[in-house]
Amino acid sequence: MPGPNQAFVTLATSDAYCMGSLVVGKCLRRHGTTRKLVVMVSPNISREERLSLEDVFDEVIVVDMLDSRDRAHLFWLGRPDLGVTFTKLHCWTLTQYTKCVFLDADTLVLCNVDELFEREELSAAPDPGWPDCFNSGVFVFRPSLETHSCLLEHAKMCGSFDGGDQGLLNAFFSDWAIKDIHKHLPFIYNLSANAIYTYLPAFHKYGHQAKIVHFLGRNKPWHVPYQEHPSTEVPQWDSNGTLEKYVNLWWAEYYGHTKTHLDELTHELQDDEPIEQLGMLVAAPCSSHVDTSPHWSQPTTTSPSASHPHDPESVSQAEDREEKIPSESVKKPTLDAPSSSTCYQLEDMCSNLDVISAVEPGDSEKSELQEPQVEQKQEEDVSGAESALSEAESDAGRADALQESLEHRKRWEEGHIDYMGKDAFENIRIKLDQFLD
Ligand SMILES: O=c1ccn([C@@H]2O[C@H](COP(=O)(O)OP(=O)(O)O[C@H]3O[C@H](CO)[C@@H](O)[C@H](O)[C@H]3O)[C@@H](O)[C@H]2O)c(=O)[nH]1
Ligand SMILES: [Mn+2]
Repeated sequence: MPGPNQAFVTLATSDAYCMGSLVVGKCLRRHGTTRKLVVMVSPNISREERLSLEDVFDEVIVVDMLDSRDRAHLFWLGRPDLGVTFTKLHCWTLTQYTKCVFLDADTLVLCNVDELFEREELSAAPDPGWPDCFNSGVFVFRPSLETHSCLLEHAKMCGSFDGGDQGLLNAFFSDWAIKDIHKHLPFIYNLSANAIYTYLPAFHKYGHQAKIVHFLGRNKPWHVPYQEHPSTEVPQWDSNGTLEKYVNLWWAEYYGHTKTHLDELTHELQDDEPIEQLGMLVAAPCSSHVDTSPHWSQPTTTSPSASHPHDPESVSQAEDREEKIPSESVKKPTLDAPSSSTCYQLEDMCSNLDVISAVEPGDSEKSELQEPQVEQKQEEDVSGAESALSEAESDAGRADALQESLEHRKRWEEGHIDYMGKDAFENIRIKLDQFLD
């Protein structure tokens, strides 16, 4: 029985991140892990947070705070606060365990993931921003004082290319990308929440298999107030309100809702059938504004957990348990996303599809030969086609046209070709002429 020598480990250096660690511990317990639970904390966390952690974790270990103080690299990461993630390196000192799985405090475990202990050091999932790097929010490692001092030495000599632990660990375990595929954890063990809108079709296909969700980035679930009644208006990229459901599950775990309720919320996320029909992805008209804000817009300032937890104001709020999360008083989160950029991608796709479907459908060999030529021309003219389309149609009409385009493409692919109507040679010739002009 390997359990007692193995542990899940997480970290919190502030009261706000303690909220996250607490949820990590609670979900691991709820899903029946047989491994020990360890949380490393820095000396500054409040007594109250510490006591709540002690209720859930087998060990609450106080460690020194390590900060890269590498403002320059952290600037490129856009997260000046993440120098303290060097504290994570102390997990290698936990030599009372032979093997551990580290989980960031901003992860949400959706089922039992004890099988991770079958992996070897250093196993991790690709980072969504640079997949030849691993994301250091979830990784399997073997505690060792020797590795720990080599890591510190490496940090001293070379620093970290992102100013945080992830840059350092990737430089240290530098053969991860190519050496051993078994050390590549499937993405479902570290599904970054932003994958929902950066690769929406893949999310629709595989998202329901997620085992660990990672709220990577500036916005954390504890910034988004809990909603007893999930909103009916969700941004288009968050189709089905999935991200909102993850956030609500996070809060339900935090509050320690009943097991039945938590199981229901979890199953709702895992049992969602993949959405196969492309048409459903563009069911709603695109929003017309260009959103340059982060993934989630800042929650309303009336919320006690509204600001960033590293803001002094917010940390003191998190420290003040009296003030924290009176759920009735909080306003709805505005999960306002870069929906417009997703829309533009879909729009591009739609207008391209329309062009591709305009190739003469005679025999299949012929269309296969012709498609690359049309695609090439289409690449050259795509911006012109887009503007022609947007000039010609009103916003509402354009949404209909996009929908119709997708349906047309689908019919085409299924072999239902309208030789006498839209796909008649004459119409195709007109389309081609438009592009050749
Ligand atoms: O003030 C802080 C900041 C971070 N942490 C801990 O460090 C982890 C990493 O920070 P996080 O805000 O979760 O970073 P990410 O947004 O996930 O950013 C990425 O970049 C970080 C810096 O390289 C890595 O630590 C992450 O694993 C990686 O996902 C947290 O989960 C906590 O466990 C704290 O305890 N206090
Ligand atoms: Mn994280």
